[in-house]
Amino acid sequence: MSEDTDVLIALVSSQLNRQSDVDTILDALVQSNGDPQAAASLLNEQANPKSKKRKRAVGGGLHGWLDKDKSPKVAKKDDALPSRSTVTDVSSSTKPPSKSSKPASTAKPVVDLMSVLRQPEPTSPKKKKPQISPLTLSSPAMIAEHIPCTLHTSVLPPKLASDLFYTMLTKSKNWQRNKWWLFDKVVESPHRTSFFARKTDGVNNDESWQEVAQYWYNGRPTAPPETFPPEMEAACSIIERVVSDQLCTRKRFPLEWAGGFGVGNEDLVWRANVAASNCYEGRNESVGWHSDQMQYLGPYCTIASLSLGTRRNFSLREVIPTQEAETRRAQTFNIPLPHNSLVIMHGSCQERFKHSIPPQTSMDLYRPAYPPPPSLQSSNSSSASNTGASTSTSPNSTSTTTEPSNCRINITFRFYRPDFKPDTIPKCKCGIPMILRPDMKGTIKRFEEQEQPQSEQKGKGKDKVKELAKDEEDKELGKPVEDKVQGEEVEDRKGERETPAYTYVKRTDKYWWTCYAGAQNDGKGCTTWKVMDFDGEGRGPAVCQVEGAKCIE
Ligand SMILES: O=C(O)CCC(=O)C(=O)O
Ligand SMILES: [Fe+2]
Repeated sequence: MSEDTDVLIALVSSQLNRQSDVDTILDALVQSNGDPQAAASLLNEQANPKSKKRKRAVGGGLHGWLDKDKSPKVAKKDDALPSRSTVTDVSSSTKPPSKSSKPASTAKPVVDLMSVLRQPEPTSPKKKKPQISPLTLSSPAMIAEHIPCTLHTSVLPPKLASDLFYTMLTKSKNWQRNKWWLFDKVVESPHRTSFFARKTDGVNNDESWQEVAQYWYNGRPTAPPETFPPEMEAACSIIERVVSDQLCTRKRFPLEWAGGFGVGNEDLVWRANVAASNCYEGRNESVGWHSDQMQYLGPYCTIASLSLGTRRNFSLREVIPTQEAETRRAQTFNIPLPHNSLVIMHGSCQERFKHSIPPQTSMDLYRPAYPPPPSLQSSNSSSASNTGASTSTSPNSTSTTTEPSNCRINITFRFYRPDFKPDTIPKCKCGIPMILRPDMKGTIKRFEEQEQPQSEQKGKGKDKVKELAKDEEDKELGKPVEDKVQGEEVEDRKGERETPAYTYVKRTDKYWWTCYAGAQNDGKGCTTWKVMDFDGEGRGPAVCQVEGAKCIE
C-alpha cells in the first residue's frame, strides 16, 4: 500500500508560510506536476503575491524538516522502534513495542508515519472552485449512490462476529507495524497488521498453496502466513456468499477474473483466498490515504472489508482526472462502520478512489455483547485493559464479564488471482517483483497517442523515463486522464439494483508495472516501468474473454 499522497501533502505543508487545507494543497500539487517544493512556492506566492521569495514556516528545508531532532515521536538512532502512548477517550495506554521485520536495514531511525504527516489547519485562502464539504454516507442507499461500494450491516451471526473479534484481538498482540522507507528514514504504519492465507487457493484446491502464498505475501521467502483460524474460515464462507450475491446484481468489468472457483463452487462468482487484518487501538491509530496494490489481485478487484469492534469512519476520496480538475473537486465521503459490518469495495474502487481510516477526535468504545470464547478467556483476562474483554477466572464459566474495548479489528478478504501468481510478476532492474498500479491519469494513453508506440518508448532515454516516473509519482493525486472523452461512455451501473445507481464513467483500463524497491530497499529503487499487456502477458480468463458475460463495456 502507498501513503504517498499524505506524504506529499505533508511535505508541502511543512514549507508553507501559512497553513492551507488539504484540497488547496492537492490542487497546488496537481498544478506543479506533483513537485512538493514547486507546490509550496505556488501557494506561498498566492498567499503573498508581492513577495517573490518564499519564506519557510519550518526552517532547514525539506531534509532539515525530516531530520528535525525536535520531533518527540522520532525514535533515537539506537532505539530500533518507537514506543508511544495512544490517547484514547477514557484512558491512555502504552503500546507494546512492535517487532522489527522489514525492511531489512533499520540502522536509520524509525519514525511513526503520523509524526511525519502533519495535517494543516483549515484556512480560507482564495479558491478557484468552492470546496465540497465531506459527506457522511449513512445508509447503504447513499453509499451505492456515491461510490462503487456496498455496505452490509450485521453480516455475521452475532456470536460468530464476537468470537472472531476476540480471536483476532488476541492474535493482534503479536502483529507488527508495516515499515517502509521514506527518504532517509524508515516510517512505520500507525496500526498493527497481519496477513492470512486460506488452506487452499480457492480455485483448484491446490495443496501447495500455502507454500506459494508465502511468496505472494511479501515477494521473498519467509515463514508462510498463518492459515485462517476457524472463526475466520466460517466468516469467510458467509462473506463469499454475500459478495457473490451482490456481484450477480452488478455489471462486471472487462478485466475482472472469470475463471471460476472449482468443483463444488460453481455458484460462487467471488471467493477469498487471503486476508489482511489490521488492529486500530484507540482513536489515534489510522491508515493514510491509499489505494490497494493490485499485483496479485489483478484489475478491478473486489475486496470485502469486515469491521469488528469500535465504530470507526472509513473515508473515500475520488482521484479527479485532470480534464475535470477545472470543473469539479473531489469530495470526501465518510462511512461510519459499526461492529459486524461489511464494506465491499467493488471493481473500479481501487482504480478511482483512495481510502483511509483517519484518526478521530472522539470514539465510542465497543462493548462486546458476549464474553470471550472459553479457549480465549485466560489470554484476554491477562491482557492489558485496553485490548478488550476481561473475564472471570473460570474458563468455562458463563458468568464472565465483558469490558469495553477501544480496538477496531478490520479483515479485508481478498482473492489472489491464479493469473497473477508470483512467477508471472515481472521483475525490475533491482531484481524484485514490480507492483501493479492503475493508470489513474491516463499517462500511458497520452504517450501512446502523442509519442510513439509503447515498445519504442522503452529505450527512449532517461528524460522520457524520468517524465514517466514523475507522472507515475503524482498519479495518485488525480492528475490527467485524457483517454476517455468527457461525457461519452457514461454508464449506469444500476443493473438490477433498486437503490440509486452509482454512475460509472469509464476512464481507464491501463495499468503500470513499476519498481517498488524504493519503499523497501534503503529508499533506493530504479525507474523501471512497463505497461501491463493483459493479453500479451497471457493473463485471464477475464470477464471480457467470456462469451455472453454481462460486462460494463
Ligand atoms: O481498516 C480498514 O477498514 C481499511 C484497511 C485497508 O485499507 C487496508 O488494509 O488496505
Ligand atoms: Fe486499503
